[in-house]
Amino acid sequence: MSLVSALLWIAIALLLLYRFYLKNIKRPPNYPPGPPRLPILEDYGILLLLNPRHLHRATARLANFYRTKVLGLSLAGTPAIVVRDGDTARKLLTRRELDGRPDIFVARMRQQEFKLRGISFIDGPDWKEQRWFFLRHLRDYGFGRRSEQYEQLVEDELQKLVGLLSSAHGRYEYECDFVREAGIVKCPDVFLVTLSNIFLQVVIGERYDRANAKSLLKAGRKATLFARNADDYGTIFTYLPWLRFVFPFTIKYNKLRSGAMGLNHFLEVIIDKQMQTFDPNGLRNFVDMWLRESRNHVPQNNQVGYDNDQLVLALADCFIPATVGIAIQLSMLLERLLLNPNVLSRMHQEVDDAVDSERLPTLDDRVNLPYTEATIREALRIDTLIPSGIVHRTQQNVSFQEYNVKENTLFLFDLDGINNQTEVWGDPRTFRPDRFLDEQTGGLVLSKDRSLPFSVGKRECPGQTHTRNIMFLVVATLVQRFDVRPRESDRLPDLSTRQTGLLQGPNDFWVQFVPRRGNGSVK
Ligand code: HEM
Repeated sequence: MSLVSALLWIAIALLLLYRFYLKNIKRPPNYPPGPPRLPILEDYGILLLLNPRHLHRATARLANFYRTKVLGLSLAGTPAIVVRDGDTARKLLTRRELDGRPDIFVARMRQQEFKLRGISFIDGPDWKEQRWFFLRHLRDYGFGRRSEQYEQLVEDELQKLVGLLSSAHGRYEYECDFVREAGIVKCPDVFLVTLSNIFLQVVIGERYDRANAKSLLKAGRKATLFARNADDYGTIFTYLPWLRFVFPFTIKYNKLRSGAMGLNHFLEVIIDKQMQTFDPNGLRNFVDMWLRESRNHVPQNNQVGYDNDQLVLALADCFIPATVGIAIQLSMLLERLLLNPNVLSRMHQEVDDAVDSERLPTLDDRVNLPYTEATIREALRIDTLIPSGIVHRTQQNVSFQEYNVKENTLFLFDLDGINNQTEVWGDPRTFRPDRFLDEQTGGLVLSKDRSLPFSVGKRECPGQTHTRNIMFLVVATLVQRFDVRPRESDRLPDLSTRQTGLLQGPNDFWVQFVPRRGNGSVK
């Protein structure tokens, strides 16, 4: 080879190296530290390589490696920043510029024709209007506030749950899937019917009786399928949508679609039933409010508006966390109680002392049950249900700390990392409800709870109060009536087998509820 051609090859190689440096290693000015980018998927590929079961833990490893609480990534061409520090997250989450959501494929996948609908994944004026409408009118029917009438209906559902757990076996065929003899039940399935009924009461003013509740179990399982197969970074289909046609990715894609379409179908059926009996002069429930609005509303160009697709997807945005979300959170709490029987004993004692055993606990008992309340707070902290929250998007250029970030950058808040920061909690991995109690009086000290299970800011979870109320009622009821044990054939729960999809949680597991002092035999 002549000298000239050798030099030419060297020049080409250097150019290619320089191009690789610019594209994969060089970081934009004032961008947070982070890893170089792999071809195609870039840092999403690195996350998959590091920890495919828990992407938030993969980012934690990277952040520790780069010794930073603000990690800069690039996800297949989109800049993304992960915040792992509570104070920084609080400041950023309350900035309007960060209230946007990216247009991600996994959000579109939830709709038959891939339209972007609902509340959680839209932004701008549509999001404000839809979120306001939902919150305002769900509250009218008891959601997230004190309402004697609603609490009575919730109690009724809890009586049914106590009856189911006390029975020797499922009374109806579908119940036999998750109830075995002697109070042995499968989590999270066992909570799905109760929680669906509690939510549907607000939405359609109706509940399903035990004999006819099979469709609730089915809808809850479809929602679980979706929640377990999505992920906090939008799934691989957000970056390479065509992969859905390539085996074996088709399997995951089909599960996601089947979960989403199955849930939508259930919601469409209940909405249809409401439509048939709708009377604009006699509004009965939330769906009626919506139907009236949809008739009065004149749709503008490109506006999300008040059509049927929007109702179905926005309801799905609420139904998934209100049923599967709370069911999984309760299941993780049960696992913690199995591992910490001393906590359960203290709750037993507290409930026995404070609540008359002739009746179920109510929200009025809350002030007298600080340890129970602290245990629920500890469960929400240590087992952060949505470990990375829902991804935010900058709606304009943003500066914070020493960083300058461009419009359309993704922001992920590592809520799990924040809720388990050693500097804040001291012993974050220990399940210790006492951390929220006053050492002298034993009372609950809210200012000690610096966790962020529901995020903060304008995007803060609108279901927070509902969740806290319902979790309190379910947990206090179960504790009053039952002892909780692993099945005789099972070992104690192994928390390392948990998985993170959209939500973090255990695989299905069985647990035994043993009635206490005959308390379990209700109706
Ligand atoms: C254990 C229960 C729950 C937990 C841990 C939880 C947590 C969260 C978190 C972390 C977010 C993301 C906030 C952000 O983007 O910064 C969120 C959003 C949301 N949650 Fe919840 N949630 C729960 C229950 C509920 C319930 C019962 C509802 C029923 C209405 C609900 C409805 C929503 C909606 C609609 C959003 C999107 C809000 C928006 O984008 O404006 N959640 N939730």
